[in-house]
Amino acid sequence: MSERLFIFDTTLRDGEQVPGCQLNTVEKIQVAKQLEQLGVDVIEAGFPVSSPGDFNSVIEISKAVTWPVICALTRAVEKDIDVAAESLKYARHKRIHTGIGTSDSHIKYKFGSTREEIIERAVAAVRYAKRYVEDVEFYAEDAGRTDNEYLARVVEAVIKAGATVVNIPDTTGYCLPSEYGEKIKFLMENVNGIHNAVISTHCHNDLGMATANTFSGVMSGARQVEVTVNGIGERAGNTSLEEIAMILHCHKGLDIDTNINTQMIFPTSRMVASLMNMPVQPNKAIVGRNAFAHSSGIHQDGVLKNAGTYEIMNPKDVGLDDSSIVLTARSGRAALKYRLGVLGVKIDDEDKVDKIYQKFLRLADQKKKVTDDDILMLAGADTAEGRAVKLDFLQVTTGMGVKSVASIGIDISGQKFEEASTGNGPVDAAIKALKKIIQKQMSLKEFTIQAISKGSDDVGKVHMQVEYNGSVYYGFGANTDIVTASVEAYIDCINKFR
Ligand SMILES: CC(=O)SCCNC(=O)CCNC(=O)[C@H](O)C(C)(C)COP(=O)(O)OP(=O)(O)OC[C@H]1O[C@@H](n2cnc3c(N)ncnc32)[C@H](O)[C@@H]1OP(=O)(O)O
Ligand SMILES: CC(C)C(=O)C(=O)O
Ligand SMILES: [Mg+2]
Repeated sequence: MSERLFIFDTTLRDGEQVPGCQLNTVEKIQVAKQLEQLGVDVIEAGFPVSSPGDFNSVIEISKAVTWPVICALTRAVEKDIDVAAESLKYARHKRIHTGIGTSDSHIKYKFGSTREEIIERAVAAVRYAKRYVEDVEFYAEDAGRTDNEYLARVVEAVIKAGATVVNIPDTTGYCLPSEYGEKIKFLMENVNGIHNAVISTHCHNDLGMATANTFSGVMSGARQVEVTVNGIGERAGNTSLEEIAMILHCHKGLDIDTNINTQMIFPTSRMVASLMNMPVQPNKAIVGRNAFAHSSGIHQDGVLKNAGTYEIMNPKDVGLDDSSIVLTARSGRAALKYRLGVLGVKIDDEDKVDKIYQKFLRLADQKKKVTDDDILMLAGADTAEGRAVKLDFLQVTTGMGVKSVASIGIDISGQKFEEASTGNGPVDAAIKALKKIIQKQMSLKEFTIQAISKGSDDVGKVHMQVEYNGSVYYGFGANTDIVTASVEAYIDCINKFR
């Protein structure tokens, strides 16, 4: 049977310590409910003594969620513990998380104290918290830089005092993965009664090693990990929840399970990013915009042949619809053909594909990212030759205080037709003139005009949807003259009628 790893989420506590990430109570409840659906085991809801707002949030979160343990953080100070206990009164499952700094630096500079006195304060805090709740977690702040022999004494003492979980934080993100793993191993092997408590990791990312350190701790026997959504947290952040969850999901051979519903990862990430005004970096593992985007030709060709060539996880497993193929100057024909296919343009003739590809490369060298509209325009320009209906000429008179009038010339399979019409604007006049030539029961369903680079000399891009004979046809036109672009889009639809 696989082993269970408990996920302790501290997005609402360590994550919320980030400047600019503060949430109001309503927003915290929204995140807490989402975390419950995601399947976290523990929600660290706040530091209740710190402000009336945080106290109130812990109360409201306790009322709002059912399954996860609600945890409140304190210093090794009686008043903090009293307030934390009060804030947890509505929680179905409650935990007080108390602790004190144990590194020589903290003992000397923060507390002006001694190692022996710190052990006494640690034990007293755990005992005091036990008066209120059964489930007491102890943190040895800056354990990452605490001497292992001394740390083992602290851990043994707090477990004896009743701690159910002991947290070994690498508060400053200093440890190497091997060092942190050895620290946990040392405790597992040298603390009497270690199996009476769960050992927890809490790693910071100051040197970019938070996830590696957490994983190393788990390999050495830690069975709770303290993590945040998107890895947010004090300074460079905490270990990200999604990274640990997906490491264990991908490496099934480790035989360690979590309760995380991985398909909720992406929506949760986006919710937290938006509520906390903290955008996710594009290359962030699992949840970054580019985490499932393939942009170079060799990768794209491989992924299109078999996703497993470059994807170690299924994007659906983290709640994304699919991976994406992004067209850039480094893309090849396979990706271009694929994208055109997705957009409904099927081209089997390889010479034609090659022609579009050469144009695509010229455009891609000028633009960082080639959009769907761009490639539709390139494909449209290329296939215009073979169309039955073509625009020969268009003349429009329009302005303020005059009626718009349009004259149009259409070539239908070599035969020329001309018509004119008035309208309530130049596009209306031109399309009415066109309809006099193409006498079919067709109606415009969707019409959008867009500028590409927003200058007044820009190319206008027109998308249209025209209904004919029970079907809707998609058409596209691009021209510096938006009336011409509109007529071209309409004709594009007509050429697709079946
Ligand atoms: C590593 C972490 O992330 S720990 C959590 C960090 N989060 C926070 O600090 C947010 C909440 N904090 C606060 O709202 C405030 O700092 C409070 C309410 C806790 C304390 O406020 P103040 O009483 O004004 O104290 P202040 O913040 O200036 O200093 C902290 C005091 O707590 C002491 N302290 C710090 N950690 C601990 C601890 N774990 N146990 C006991 N005392 C502690 C410090 O030594 C200092 O005491 P001193 O004033 O006697 O020197
Ligand atoms: C309060 C503790 C757990 C902490 O956040 C840290 O040490 O980083
Ligand atoms: Mg922390």
